[in-house]
Amino acid sequence: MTIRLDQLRRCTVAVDLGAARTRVHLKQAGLVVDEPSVVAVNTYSGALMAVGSVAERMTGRTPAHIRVIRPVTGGMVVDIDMAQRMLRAMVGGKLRRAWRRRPMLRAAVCVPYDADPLARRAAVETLAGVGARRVELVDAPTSAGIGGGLPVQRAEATMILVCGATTTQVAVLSLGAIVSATTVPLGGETISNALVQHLRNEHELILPSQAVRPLHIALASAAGSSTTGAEVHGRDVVTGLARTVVVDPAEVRSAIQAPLTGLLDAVRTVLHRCPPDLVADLVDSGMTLTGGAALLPGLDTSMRQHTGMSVHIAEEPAVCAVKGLAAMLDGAVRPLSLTGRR
Ligand SMILES: Nc1ncnc2c1ncn2[C@@H]1O[C@H](COP(=O)(O)OP(=O)(O)OP(=O)(O)O)[C@@H](O)[C@H]1O
Repeated sequence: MTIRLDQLRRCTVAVDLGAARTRVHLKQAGLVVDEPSVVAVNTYSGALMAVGSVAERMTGRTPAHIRVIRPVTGGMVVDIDMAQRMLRAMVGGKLRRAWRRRPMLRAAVCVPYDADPLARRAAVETLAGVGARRVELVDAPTSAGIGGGLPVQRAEATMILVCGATTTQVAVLSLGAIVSATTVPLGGETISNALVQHLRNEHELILPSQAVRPLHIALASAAGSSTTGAEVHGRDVVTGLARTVVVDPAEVRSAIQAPLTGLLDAVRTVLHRCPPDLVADLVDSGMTLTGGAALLPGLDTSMRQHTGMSVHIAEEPAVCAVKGLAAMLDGAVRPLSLTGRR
């Protein structure tokens, strides 16, 4: 994917349409939307009932006539109509004002680096549906790298992990482009699902979808030396009654071993495909975690222990991708100059 900085500078809106959250940055206004990518609709009338955090709170609590929909998954818009309605409801008034100022509204959207033509088309159509006359696509590792303040333009390796809700992209960049990369269908949601499944299998406890937070905190204990257990409340599989279970941090760690191994395999695959000169650069610079799941307690420590590389978490990792797009819109990213000094 070639980034056209001159075209990006002419864009007014930057959008990161994620499986978990949607983020919109407007030129001169900043980040105007950072909401869950969720829509609630009335199945009888088809009317939109709620979007964002209000719709997310309805998950698992709806009567038969209300359906909660996630129009984006795996970095791809799977329901264009719902995604358009969600975006319109989230940015409606703000976007209309921007559109009035610039009738030729141009938007920049980040997509997975390996997005197929269908996924790209879906992203373009979604933005076209909310008024964009032209849409520029930027790959997520590059925009997250720029947003995380990494020197992706230099003639040296930068390793970045974009840890989303349903996918993780691992990439090594040099001279402003991806040299080696892979995507795995693992993310924050996968890890939460592994924990929910473990509780069900080993403790016969059904955990509410939003109750995995104490287990996340236990992961931090497992990475350190603390042995404090995590207390979780759920419903007994057999009796259906409410029950509390204390889970040992080591047990939590072992429950997420499979997704964690998948992430480590992805890092190894990318390093294997990378030219030796770039791998040598990474000895000093290590890797940087971006995306919301980078905040999973203990993920950085675990990566460090298993790869032997230094691991950093970017500042505000969840918004790195949209911040990177915003930097390109604002002209803060200079075109690559091979004669430029470091
Ligand atoms: N403090 C936190 N601790 C643990 N996990 C977190 C934290 N904050 C966010 N997450 C996880 O990060 C994920 C969301 O990250 P992000 O917003 O980058 O995803 P996305 O871009 O919407 O997803 P994708 O890239 O898969 O489309 C969720 O799975 C969420 O559980």
